[in-house]
Amino acid sequence: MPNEQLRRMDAFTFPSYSIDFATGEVLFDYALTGPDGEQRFTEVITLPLPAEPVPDATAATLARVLELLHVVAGVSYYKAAAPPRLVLPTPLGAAAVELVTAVYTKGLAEYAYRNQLPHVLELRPEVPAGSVDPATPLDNSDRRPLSAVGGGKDSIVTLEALRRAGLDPVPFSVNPNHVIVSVNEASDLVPLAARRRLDPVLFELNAAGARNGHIPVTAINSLIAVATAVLHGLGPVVMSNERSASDPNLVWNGHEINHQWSKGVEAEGLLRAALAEHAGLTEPYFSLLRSLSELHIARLFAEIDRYDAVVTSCNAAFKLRDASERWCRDCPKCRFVFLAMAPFMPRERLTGIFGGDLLADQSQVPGYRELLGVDGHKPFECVGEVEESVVALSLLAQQDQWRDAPVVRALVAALPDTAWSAASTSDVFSPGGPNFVPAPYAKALTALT
Ligand SMILES: CC(=O)N[C@H]1[C@@H](OP(=O)(O)OP(=O)(O)OC[C@H]2O[C@@H](n3ccc(=O)[nH]c3=O)[C@H](O)[C@@H]2O)O[C@H](CO)[C@@H](O)[C@@H]1O[C@H](C)C(=O)N[C@@H](C)C(=O)N[C@@H](CCC(=O)O)C(=O)O
Ligand SMILES: Nc1ncnc2c1ncn2[C@@H]1O[C@H](COP(=O)(O)OP(=O)(O)OP(=O)(O)O)[C@@H](O)[C@H]1O
Repeated sequence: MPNEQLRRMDAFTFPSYSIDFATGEVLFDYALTGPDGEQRFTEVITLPLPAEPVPDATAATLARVLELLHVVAGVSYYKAAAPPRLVLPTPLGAAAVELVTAVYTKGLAEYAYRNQLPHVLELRPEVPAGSVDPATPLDNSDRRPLSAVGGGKDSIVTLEALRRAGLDPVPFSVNPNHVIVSVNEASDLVPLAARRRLDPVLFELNAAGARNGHIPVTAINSLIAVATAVLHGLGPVVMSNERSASDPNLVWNGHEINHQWSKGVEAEGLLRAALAEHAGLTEPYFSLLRSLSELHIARLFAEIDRYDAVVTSCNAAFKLRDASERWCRDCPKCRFVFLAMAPFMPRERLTGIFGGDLLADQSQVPGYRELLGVDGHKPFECVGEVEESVVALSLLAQQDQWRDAPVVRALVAALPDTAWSAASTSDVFSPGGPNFVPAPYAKALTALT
């Protein structure tokens, strides 16, 4: 469909969804509609099937989770046109509507900002009239947790914390690539995996210049994880979303723009409330690392060495096409993670993990100046706060192994005195902020140190 027609679309709808219990295949249909016709999409998600037949009660709870996932996963296709109307398929309760509204506005905020589409930030779903049958309550909180694995340091810290605390986690990933497969192998735990196939039509539209941009992928992966946990009779989904994920990159038209919105604590609370209301799940989902800074997580990661040969946090390794093998060593996330780990491990170990020494490479200085708040705003990437970078740098400046590294010297010279005094009173190693960690999990992190 030509771009001019896409831009005249006036509604995004959700025609149908289905699940096949013989294959685990879930089909989600979407449509953009407008004066020139309709553009249909189908996304396919394949859930891992349990060995035993699925009981009716489990199928009923799963159906409720999938109703939420159907609507949330629509963001990928909505964004090809950004029509003014978002027409939901069925009545939903207040908590579910709040989640959906936030996913399409706050979750697409970076997309709206970059494409200059302020109406997206004000989008309100049209909810069909009618009531929703109350969900049957399901408390699986004492079952084995499903631990989401993204291949990076954060989910490794969570997996090891749960394991060492005796909570017997099941690793879980969506579309595990070679990095995630290697991390799972290094863990020696038996993982579960779901497959997700975006409609190839989306890529054709993108290639032809359709509207495009960032989407709240963690909200989608999280609901796929919850669906898998329900299907397998497992306990809570445990995420590894850190404190700083809740902080915006910038404010535009009075709205916070946060690249990591669906990793933030607001999204976590909305998802939990929607799952409780719509699917009856009392303890479905939380982030174990919510109170911790990225720097604190990096310090915990340094205590674990069994994943050194495989851990990869660089997003370039997770692209659907033309992915890098491991760390690209030239993006904000590589720069930040290198800086965050450096104070806590020998230089040789760190350069072994990354395949190079970023702090020895002068060409990295401009990128580090952004992370340290000397130039520009926080990059649209999963990186920690400016304060965390400054604290990491101040620790490096005190260490023999790092203080003379060319990048460390250049950055120490570039930072104003005020930044150093802020770093000296920083609370980056004090857990804080709101979290949803249930009591039986609260001590798991201490098992690591
Ligand atoms: C790997 C990555 O960072 N991708 C972002 C990149 O997309 P790119 O075109 O370079 O590669 P692909 O990921 O292969 O995407 C191809 C197109 O498909 C669209 N798409 C992808 C997944 C999906 O679920 N829905 C989609 O529509 C995508 O938009 C591309 O057009 O740039 C894109 C535009 O900014 C980003 O949207 C891609 O981000 C991925 C969805 C992704 O998985 N990113 C995570 C690594 C990521 O950024 N995580 C954030 C958390 C964000 C959140 O709120 O959940 C983080 O860790 O900070
Ligand atoms: N493919 C995936 N399948 C399931 N969960 C995922 C996937 N990718 C990321 N996640 C989860 O989403 C959350 C955010 O991902 P993120 O990439 O920030 O974490 P990470 O890979 O563990 O660590 P790092 O921040 O070092 O990259 C984490 O809880 C992670 O486990």
